[in-house]
Amino acid sequence: MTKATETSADSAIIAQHIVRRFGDRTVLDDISLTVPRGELFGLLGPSGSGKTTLIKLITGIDRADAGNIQLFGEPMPQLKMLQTFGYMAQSDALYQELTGKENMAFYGSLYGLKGKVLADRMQSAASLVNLTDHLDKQTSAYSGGMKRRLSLAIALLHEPQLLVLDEPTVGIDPVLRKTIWNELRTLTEKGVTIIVTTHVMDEAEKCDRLGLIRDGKLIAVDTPVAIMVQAGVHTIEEAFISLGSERSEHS
Ligand SMILES: Nc1ncnc2c1ncn2[C@@H]1O[C@H](COP(=O)(O)OP(=O)(O)OP(=O)(O)O)[C@@H](O)[C@H]1O
Repeated sequence: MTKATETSADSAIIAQHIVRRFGDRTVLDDISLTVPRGELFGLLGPSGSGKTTLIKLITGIDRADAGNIQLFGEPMPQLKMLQTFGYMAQSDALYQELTGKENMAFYGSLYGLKGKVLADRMQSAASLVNLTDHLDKQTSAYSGGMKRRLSLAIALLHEPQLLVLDEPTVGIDPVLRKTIWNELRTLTEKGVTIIVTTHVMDEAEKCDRLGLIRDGKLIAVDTPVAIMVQAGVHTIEEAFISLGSERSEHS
């Protein structure tokens, strides 16, 4: 890819030579990645490999020690870019003493939503995650999966151009998980870019492209099929093991 293309606002995310260290430990080591608009991009890697750290840098929640990141052509971090993405963190940031509806209304108001627009968005987001009948319950009475679904609904409220989902389907049953993945696909068809971290291999296969991350390095970035072909295997799980061990042998 040429330099001219890499500075284009057609890309949702451009990360160049990102390094993040904590103390003397290099958690992200020279990561470069371009995600075009409307792509469903999956970050796959074992626990502690640096997935959350990378998405925190992409959203400007954290700052890299070296390298640069652009979101929709804008250098990050930047406060005004908060409006462009919805972020569903790994741990749910919900007010336990409020109801589901009150949590949604609170976060919606932070995005400047009010009145009928807010009410309509709350209704459609709640319906998407199958929570409509539980909105008047206090969040402390929700199950883990319900809390995840409420967090997802909140991330969607302001109809962001980019959705960043850190392990969105943990604790969610297979039927609802399928519904959510179908909806993520519908969103990308409308031009929304989605970056999702997952440990679930069959979810990884549903992504347009995957970034395999291991020990802070991107060991492969391609479509799931191309990654399996490259590794000469039939599953993403095998590809991950095979490509990861090739790397260890050569490092
Ligand atoms: N603020 C921090 N201070 C020190 N170390 C950190 C900090 N944040 C992350 N780390 C370390 O960086 C490494 C990568 O963490 P990260 O949360 O990015 O991994 P992950 O791939 O998202 O893991 P998981 O799948 O378990 O969420 C871990 O070893 C973690 O302990």
